[in-house]
Amino acid sequence: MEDLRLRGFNTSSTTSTPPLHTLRHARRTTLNRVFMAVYTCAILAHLYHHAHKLIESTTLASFFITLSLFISDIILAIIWVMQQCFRVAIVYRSEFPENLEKVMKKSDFPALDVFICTADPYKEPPIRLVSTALSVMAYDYPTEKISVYVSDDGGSQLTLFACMEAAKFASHWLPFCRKTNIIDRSPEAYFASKHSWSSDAEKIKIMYERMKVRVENVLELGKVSEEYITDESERRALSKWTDEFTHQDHSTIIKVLLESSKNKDITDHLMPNLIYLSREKSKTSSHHFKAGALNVLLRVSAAMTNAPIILTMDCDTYSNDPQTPLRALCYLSNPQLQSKLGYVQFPQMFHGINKNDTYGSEYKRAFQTNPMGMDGLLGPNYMGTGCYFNRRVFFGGPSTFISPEITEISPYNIVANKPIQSQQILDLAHKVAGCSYENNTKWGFEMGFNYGSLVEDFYTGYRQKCDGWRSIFCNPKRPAFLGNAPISLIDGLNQCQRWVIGAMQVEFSKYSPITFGTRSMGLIMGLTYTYYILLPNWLIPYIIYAFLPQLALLNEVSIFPKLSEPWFFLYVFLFLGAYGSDLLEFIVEGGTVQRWWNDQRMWTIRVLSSYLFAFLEYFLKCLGISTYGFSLTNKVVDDEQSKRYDQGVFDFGVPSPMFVPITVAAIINLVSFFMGLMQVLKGSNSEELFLQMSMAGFVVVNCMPIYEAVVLRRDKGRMPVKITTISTCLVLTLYVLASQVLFI
Ligand SMILES: O=c1ccn([C@@H]2O[C@H](COP(=O)(O)OP(=O)(O)O[C@H]3O[C@H](CO)[C@@H](O)[C@H](O)[C@H]3O)[C@@H](O)[C@H]2O)c(=O)[nH]1
Ligand SMILES: [Mn+2]
Repeated sequence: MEDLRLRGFNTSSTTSTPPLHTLRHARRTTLNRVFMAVYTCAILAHLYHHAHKLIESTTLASFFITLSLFISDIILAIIWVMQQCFRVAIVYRSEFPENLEKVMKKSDFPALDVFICTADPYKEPPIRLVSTALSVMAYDYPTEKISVYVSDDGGSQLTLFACMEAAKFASHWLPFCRKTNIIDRSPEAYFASKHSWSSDAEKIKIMYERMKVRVENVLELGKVSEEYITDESERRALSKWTDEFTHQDHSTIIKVLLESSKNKDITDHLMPNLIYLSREKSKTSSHHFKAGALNVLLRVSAAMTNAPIILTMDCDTYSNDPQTPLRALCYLSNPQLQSKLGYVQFPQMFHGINKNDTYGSEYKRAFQTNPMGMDGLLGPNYMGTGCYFNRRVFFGGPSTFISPEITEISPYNIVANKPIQSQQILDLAHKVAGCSYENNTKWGFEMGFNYGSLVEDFYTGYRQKCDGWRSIFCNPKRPAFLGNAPISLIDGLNQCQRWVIGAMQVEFSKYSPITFGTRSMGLIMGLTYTYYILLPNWLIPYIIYAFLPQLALLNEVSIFPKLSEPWFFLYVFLFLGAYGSDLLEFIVEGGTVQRWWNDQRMWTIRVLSSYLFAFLEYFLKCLGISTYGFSLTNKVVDDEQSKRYDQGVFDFGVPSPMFVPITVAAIINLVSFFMGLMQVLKGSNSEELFLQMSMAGFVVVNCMPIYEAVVLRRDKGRMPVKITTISTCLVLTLYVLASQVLFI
């Protein structure tokens, strides 16, 4: 079905039109496939060996040990197979935004609605939100076609104040960007980078600094005091924050801060629309976190501007390249793709990550390499930010349009040429932003962003693919968007825990990728999504490999093949093959060896902390003992913390139970490694225990920062004594249990 709202594009596909985009398959594809075949044979041989040993086992203990290893290796094998699905069809794309105007008139470019989400002015500094908003308002795109909607789930006047300041500053910033054609359109990024300042730049810098001080002062005060209010309309908007107002209980606030048909910048050019929105909240209705916020944005924007293209962003991810909408348009305007193209996703990338990425915050695989593999199939998953949608994708499959309950917010509705501040439009906007508006509608289930998972982004993109849409991964050389990554260990682990819980919610929903997904998207595509939702299953092999061989070593029991047996080499090949191919891919995609090393270490740490606790929390919730929340990732850090981060020193600081399992593993591996070493030096059992000792040794090398934090460090980020004590007690208990029950 041709999308009416996208009409106006050049739909003739004559060969003479210059290309808007091209595609190339990765050269390593054949090599990957050969390696896959070899590695599969090795896995099968290995599993055969296990099965054989299992049948031959004579005692209950050896049966149990072999069975545990067998199960672990089966799970690892399944994970490996799913990982290969990302490697069979890797593609690279290029866009040619410079050709766009040869294909269509600038005046025919579709309108663009930008959604920016924020939820707490103290965890997400409003000044950063300001920069994010300005970075898109200053896009190289017809300004009057851009509408920026800021959704404030924190319901805070401080955020509204920051947006008011942004609107005023924009009337200087936009002409400045146009005149100087700078690439950094986020003022924060622009003024932070080293530039030789012209007098114009100097002037605007002072203006920016002044605004920053005002926003920060207000934040410190906790309210907008008289001296910061400049006119009656501001006063009226801010007067909504009465004594009864709480962020969990308040009516809808919509404030149009800039209106493109009215407001001009200082050079008399039109401005984009800028709208502040805080949806109605009440303690008695569920708000569905970010997905709920996005659905309100979808409806309010439909009432006001109803642009056919929507960009979603988190408040901390600013646009780093003013050409991104043009790049997205290269795909979204392509008549061959158009009818089935749901969204164009740019990779999530971060600024402020330290040199060796201590906490693996880059998530290179999830945000960069895996999506390239998915792109060769049906397209990347939606990553929550930096994504351009075709509005139609939120209303059923490409050929099964689901009409919203009122036609005024249908993607096909042409907005009457009324000012967005007209009473009629504002009334409609308030109506669709209300708490109870969604009752008895399809919103969140068959329409809009999907509810039911803490990874609403992943889940929504997944459901859209099941409905028959495809997506495209647009990965230009210059990062298109840059966001904040957590820079303290506990923040990173909490974030990962939320993601894993979200994945489990998808796993156990009626749309599980294992069954529903593989059926609707095809096996390989279905398995890529299955890979993510099965992440918690890493727990079994990781726990077994982190403890079982080591406890056996402490009891001088050999559980792996001897040095002289051929099976020994199979083990070595499987280990080196998996790690080696992973390292190679990481390097090919621009990583460094140190970053890879930190990344693989963080994997293990996350499995033993975030995954474990996510798993526990999920089941406690099933039993009705606990409830989930969307714990926001902190975007503010204290100086000491950021100093430690810059030095690449691990930050344990807060006594979180998440640190216990990793500390237990660190201690057991260290002790067993030395015990094993002593055995080998004594010459007894050395052949049998060599592999176990090497395994413990590998973990020990990985755990260096933990030993340092436990023993050597005295700063605030050291391992809390409480955690060390609890962990040591657990190690002793485990040892006693193992030697009394398993290895007697
Ligand atoms: O009730 C809420 C909770 C969060 N948010 C916003 O959601 C965004 C993401 O929150 P953040 O704490 O930064 O989470 P991250 O884990 O860093 O975010 C990743 O994971 C989320 C899903 O868990 C996705 O929504 C994000 O786009 C993706 O970047 C932020 O802009 C928040 O303001 C809301 O608007 N309302
Ligand atoms: Mn974030």
